[in-house]
Amino acid sequence: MRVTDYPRRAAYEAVAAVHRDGAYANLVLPHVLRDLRLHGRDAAFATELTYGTLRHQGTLDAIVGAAANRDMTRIDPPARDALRLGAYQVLHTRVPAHAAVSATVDLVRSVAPGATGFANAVLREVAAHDLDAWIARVAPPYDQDPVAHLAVSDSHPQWIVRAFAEALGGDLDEVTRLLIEDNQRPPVHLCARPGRIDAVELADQAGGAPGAFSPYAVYLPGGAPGDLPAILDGRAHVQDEGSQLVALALADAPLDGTDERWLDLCAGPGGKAGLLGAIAAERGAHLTAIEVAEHRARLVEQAVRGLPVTVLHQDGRSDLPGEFDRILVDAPCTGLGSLRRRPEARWRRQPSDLPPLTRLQRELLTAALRAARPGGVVAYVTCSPHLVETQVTVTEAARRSGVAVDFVDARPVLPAGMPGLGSGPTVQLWPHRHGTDAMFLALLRRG
Ligand SMILES: C[S@@+](CC[C@H](N)C(=O)[O-])C[C@H]1O[C@@H](n2cnc3c(N)ncnc32)[C@H](O)[C@@H]1O
Repeated sequence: MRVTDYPRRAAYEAVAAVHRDGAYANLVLPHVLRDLRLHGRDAAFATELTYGTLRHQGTLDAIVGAAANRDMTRIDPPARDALRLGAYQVLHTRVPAHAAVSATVDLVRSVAPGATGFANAVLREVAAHDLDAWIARVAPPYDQDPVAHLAVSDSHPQWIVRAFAEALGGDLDEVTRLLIEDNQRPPVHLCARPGRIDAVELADQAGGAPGAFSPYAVYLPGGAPGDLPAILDGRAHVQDEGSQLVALALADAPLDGTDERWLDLCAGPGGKAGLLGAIAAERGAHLTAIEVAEHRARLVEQAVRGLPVTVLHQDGRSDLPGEFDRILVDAPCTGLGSLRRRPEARWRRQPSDLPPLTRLQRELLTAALRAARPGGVVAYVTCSPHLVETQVTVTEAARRSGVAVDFVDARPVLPAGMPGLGSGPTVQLWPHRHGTDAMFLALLRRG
C-alpha cells in the first residue's frame, strides 16, 4: 500500500474493528492512528472517514447494496467495510470520485483480493450519481412513509426516527433537523469547575469561547483537550453543556430547610459528580457518589479528587446511607441523545434494550425518592429523549414509590432566556435546538 493511503488504511482498520470486534470507534481509532504513526492532517482525514462512514452507514448501505444489486449482508465483511468507506468518500467528501475509487480498489486488493473487480464496478456505479439522486432512488418516498424515508436519507434506524418523532410531538421538520445534527461532528465542551477557574479564563487558555447557557461551559473549536493544563490539574473537565445544565438544575432547585447532604446515585465516570462536588465545596455541602461498576467507581474517585465527595462502590437500589437533601439520578439509558458522539451506537442499540433499562431506571428513581428527606429534591436525568425512558419512567416511579411526590417546574431553574424548553414541568434539551446532547430532566420533590 502506498504511504499516502495510510489514512484510509487506518479508517478501514477502525471501521472493521467496530464491526468485527464490537469495538468503540472513539477507543479503537487512537490505537490505530498510533500504530500507523499518523498525525496532523492524515490523522484528521482518517478520523473523518471513520466517523463519517459509521454515522452514514444506513444511507451508504442502501446505496452500495443498490449499486451492487445485492444485499449488503451477502458481501464479505472486509469488502463491505472497504466499499462503505469508498462510497462515503465519493458521496460525502471533496475527494475526487476517481481518486476515491482507485484508492478504495487498492485497499480492497489488500484486504479482500478476490473482490477487487467487484469493488471497482460497484464504486463506479456509486459515483455515477450524486447523493440526492441516490436517495431519490433508494429511499421510500417521503410522502408515503416519512419515517422510512428519513431513516435512509439521514442514516438512523427506523425505530430511533420514530422515537424522536414521538418525543418531538410528531414535528417531522424538527426530526429532520435533529437527524442532520446527529450526523455532524459534535463540538467539544469543557466545564470550568466553579471556584477553580472561570469560563472566560478557561476559554482564553483553551482558545475556545464561553458557552451560551451554562456559566461554566466553554466551547472548543476542535482538537484534543486532554493536555490542557486546566484539565490536567483538575480545574476543568470535558463535559457536554447539557450535562452541566441538568447537574446545575439539581444544585439550584428551590429547597426549604437543610441543604448539606447531596447524593449522586449513578456517578460513573464522574462528570456530574465533578461539577456537583465543586459546587458543594463552595456551599459547604457534601456529596456522596454511588457507582455499581468498580472500574467506574475508580474513575469517579479520580474525577472528584480534592472535592468534598465520598465515593461508594455499591448498587444504588439498596442500603442507601441515610436521607439526602438533593439527589441526582443520572440513570443508565440507551444514550439516544448523544448519537453525535458515538457514531456506531445507533446501529448497536435495539428496541429490546428498553425493557431491562426502564426497569432499572424505575428502581433507581424509586430508591432515590425514598432516600430523599421530606421536602428534598430529586433530579431524574437521561441522555435519551425516548419517552419510555423519560416521561413513562418518571410517572411510573412516582406512582409506585409509596411516597408523596410533586413535580417541580424545571424550566425556571435553567438559565434565563433558554429557548425551546416546552410546556414543562420536565425539560428536554436537543442538539438541534440547544447545541447540547438530548438530555432529559425531571425535578421531583418528596412531600
Ligand atoms: C449515565 S451513566 C452516569 C454518568 C455520570 N453521572 C456522569 O455524569 O459522568 C450511568 C451510570 O450508572 C451506573 N449504574 C448502573 N446501574 C447502577 C446501579 N444499580 N447502581 C448504581 N449505579 C448504577 C452505570 O455503571 C453508569 O456508570
